[in-house]
Amino acid sequence: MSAFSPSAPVPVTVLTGFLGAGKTSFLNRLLRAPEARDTAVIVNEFGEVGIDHLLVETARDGVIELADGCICCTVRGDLVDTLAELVDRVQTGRLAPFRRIVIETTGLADPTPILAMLMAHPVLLQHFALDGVVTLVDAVTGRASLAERVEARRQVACADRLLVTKTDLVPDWAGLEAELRMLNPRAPIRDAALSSVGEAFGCGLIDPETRKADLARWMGEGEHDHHHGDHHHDHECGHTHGGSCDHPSHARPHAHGGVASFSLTHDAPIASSDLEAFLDLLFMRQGDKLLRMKAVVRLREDEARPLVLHGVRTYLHPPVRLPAWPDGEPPRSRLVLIGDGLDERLVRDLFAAFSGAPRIDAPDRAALLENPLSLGPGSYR
Ligand SMILES: Nc1nc2c(ncn2[C@@H]2O[C@H](COP(=O)(O)OP(=O)(O)OP(=O)(O)O)[C@@H](O)[C@H]2O)c(=O)[nH]1
Repeated sequence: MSAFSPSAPVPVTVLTGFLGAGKTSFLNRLLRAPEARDTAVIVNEFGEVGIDHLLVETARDGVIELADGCICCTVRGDLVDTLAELVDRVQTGRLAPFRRIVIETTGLADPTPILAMLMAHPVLLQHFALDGVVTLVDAVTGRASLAERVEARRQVACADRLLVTKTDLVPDWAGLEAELRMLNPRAPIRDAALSSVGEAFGCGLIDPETRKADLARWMGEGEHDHHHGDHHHDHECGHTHGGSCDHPSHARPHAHGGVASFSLTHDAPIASSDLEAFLDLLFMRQGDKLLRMKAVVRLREDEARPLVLHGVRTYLHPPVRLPAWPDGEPPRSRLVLIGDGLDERLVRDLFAAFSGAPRIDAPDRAALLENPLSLGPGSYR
């Protein structure tokens, strides 16, 4: 890595925002612009089985996926390696030289340890310069996330630019704007739909000296010392996560704080009416715990064109059809659910009942349609 010496450090933007805020959509839109041509992208996903690679429109050169895990804790080491790899790819001619880097974090990431690393790592400092933190906030579910999740508040607090997404769904977002202003009086707040590459990436959003002082304050702040779950481990940055943080010594299920993810898969096609009934019951029974759902579904009515579902809390975005199954991907339904305190067994049984493979001792589809509460604590344990 030390042999790579561009004349000026390459600006690095950290793109963050709570689960489902619209980070990938925003990035995809901006990357289509001609002025984004020389942008390298590093993405990090939280979820047991990554399905984002199925959902991104086209694989691009210069997009590097970090291993599943929390970018703000154990995957930080991977981030250093990945930045080094980018340099190596340029040096060996496998990647065209790039003018800026965007790091898309998971929706649960606390950006401050990433910033601290980018501003203090002796080798990285030779090649890269932190350009700023761009935080997306969802106009539909953002206020609920801010009220409930410390991760969402921290993402807003350390932003250099706040971009509000989904304003087409919520044209009056004055209430959200006021809340954002309270959490972060300094960052400009804009409508994400109106933002261009030049306003978001590589445009010198921060003053490094002010940022150093801010960072020291954020890293020491009480909200950062959150404790969740049954076990805790301390990170260099002084914060604590519970559960298993995808650290090699912490086996799955993957958890970040009290948040955990799991996935469901099913090979046979699923009738759309069954999918609908499953989702209705999922939202009814577990909606208060659900933070995010992503799914690619093999529908009985049109098996060749996978149905893509995005749920953010209990808001289900309009489903989208892909023209075909991506190359090399078996036509198999895959759902990833992320939630805080989700009853995994109940969700699995619900899904099994509606995908035609109920457990022998669990209520089937007909029983559930007759009595949606027939599945749950006490009914099958
Ligand atoms: N109507 C509308 N939908 C949006 C907008 N931005 C994103 N979405 C939808 O919101 C859902 C989630 O968007 P993503 O881009 O996957 O969100 P994300 O932040 O990358 O999600 P995670 O990586 O899971 O945290 C998708 O269904 C998008 O189509 C927007 O501005 N308007």
